[in-house]
Amino acid sequence: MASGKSAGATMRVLLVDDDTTLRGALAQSFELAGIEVEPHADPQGALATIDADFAGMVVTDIRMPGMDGTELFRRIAAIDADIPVILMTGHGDVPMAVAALKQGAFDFVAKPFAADHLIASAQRALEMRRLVLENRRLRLAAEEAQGAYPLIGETPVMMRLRDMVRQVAQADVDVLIEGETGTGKELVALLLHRWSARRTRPFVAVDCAALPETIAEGELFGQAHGRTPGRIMAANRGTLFLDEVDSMALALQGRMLRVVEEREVRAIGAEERQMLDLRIVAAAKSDLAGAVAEGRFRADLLYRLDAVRLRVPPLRERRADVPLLFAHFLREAAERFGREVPMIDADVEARLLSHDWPGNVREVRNYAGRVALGLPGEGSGVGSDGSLSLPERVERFEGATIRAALEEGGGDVRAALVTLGIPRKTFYDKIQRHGIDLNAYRQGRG
Ligand SMILES: Nc1ncnc2c1ncn2[C@@H]1O[C@H](COP(=O)(O)OP(=O)(O)OP(=O)(O)O)[C@@H](O)[C@H]1O
Repeated sequence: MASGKSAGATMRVLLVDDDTTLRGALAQSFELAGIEVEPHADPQGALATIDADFAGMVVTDIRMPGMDGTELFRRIAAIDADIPVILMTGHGDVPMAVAALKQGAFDFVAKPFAADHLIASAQRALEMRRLVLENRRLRLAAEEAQGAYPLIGETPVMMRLRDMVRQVAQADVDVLIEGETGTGKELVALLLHRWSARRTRPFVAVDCAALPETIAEGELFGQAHGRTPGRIMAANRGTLFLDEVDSMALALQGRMLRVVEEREVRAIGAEERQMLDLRIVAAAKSDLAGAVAEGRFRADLLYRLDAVRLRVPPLRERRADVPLLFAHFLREAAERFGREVPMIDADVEARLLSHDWPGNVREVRNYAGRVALGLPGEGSGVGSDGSLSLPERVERFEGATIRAALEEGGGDVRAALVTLGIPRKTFYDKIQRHGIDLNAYRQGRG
C-alpha cells in the first residue's frame, strides 16, 4: 500500500509546482487515489519540510522561478539520496530530466500526461521509500540490540569517559576530541552521533590530513555546477567528523572556518551560500594550542571547535583494559577468519602485560588479528597458501599488494594511497596489521 505507514508516519507526496491550476488539479487526483498530498508553490518551502527521515516522495515541476526542479532534486539528494523525486517536464526539458535520471531521480513525466500515469509512478516511489525507511529502522534496532560499537574499558578513566560521551552526545554541542593515535577518537565521535538525536541522520567522516590528496576541494565543499553536492552538505542534519583536524592545510582552514562559524557552505565557484544544520566533532592527535603557537593552526578555528573537549587517554594510562580489549578483538578476528578462538599461550600473555602499546587500541586489535591467525610474531607459523582459508589468503594478498605499492613508490605514502585507492587511516591500519615497516621501503630496501 502506497499510503501505508512507515515508522509511525503516514507516507505522503510533496507536490511542488508554481502553477496554481495544475497544482490544484493534481492534488485532487492524489487525494482521490487515497494518497496524502502536501502542495507547495515554493520549492524553498517544500525543501524546509524535508529531512533524512522524510516519509514520502516529491513530485516537482522543472520550470519554476527561484529554484528549478533539477536544483530542488539535487538539494533533496544532498539531504537523503534515497528520497524519490519525480520531475514533471515541459516541452524541451526532456534532456534535463534525462540528465537528472542519470543522477538518481526516480522518474519523469512529460507534459501533457494522464494523472493516472503520474499516480502509478508515485505509488511505486512511495513503496520504495517505505522499504528504505523500514530497512534503516531495522538496521539501527539490530545494531542497538547487539550493542554495536562498544566503547570497551572498565578502568575508572574509561568509565568516566563513557559517561561523558553519553551526556555530551545529547547536548548537541560541538566537540573537540584529543588523544594519541589509535586511542579510539573516531569511535568516540561515532558514539557522540549514535547516542544523539541525530542518530538516524548521516555521520560523515573527513580525514583532514589526507586533504586534498584523496578528497578534492570540490568533493568536500561541493562544486557550483557539479554533480555532487559535497561531503559537508551530505552531513547536513547529521554529524560532520573532522578527523586529524590538526593536520588540515592552512589554505583549507579559512574555508572550513565559515562552515564551523556560520554553519553555511559555499560550493567552489558558486555565488550563494547554503545553510547547514550540523553538529561538528573534530579530533586532534596533537595539542592544538601548540599548533596555533607554531602558526600551523588558525586560532579562530580552534576557538570555534573547542566548545566541549574530551580527552581519550592512551592505553598506558589504562593498562588494566588491555586484556579486556584483546579478548574482544580476538573473538572478533576469529569470527572474521572463520576460526576457533585460540587459547592464549604464555608468550601472548606476557606481551599483553609488558608491552607499552604505543599504537594504543589499534595496535591491540592488530595484534589480536595476528594471534587469531596463529602468527603472533611477524611472518611465522603458516604453511603454503594451499592450506590457508579464503579469508587468510585474502589477507596475504592484501599484504603483498600493499608491499608492492610501497616498493613501487619508494615508500612514499601519498603515492601508495593513490595506487591503492584507500583512505590514509585505513592504510596505516593495514600496514600495522601486516607488520609492514615503512622505513624499510624509504631506504630502498623493499
Ligand atoms: N575502547 C574501545 N573499545 C572497543 N574498540 C575500540 C576502543 N577504542 C578503539 N577501538 C577500536 O580501535 C580501532 C582504532 O580506533 P579509532 O580509529 O577510533 O582511533 P583514533 O584515535 O581515531 O585513531 P587515529 O588517531 O589514527 O585517527 C578502531 O577499530 C576502534 O573501533
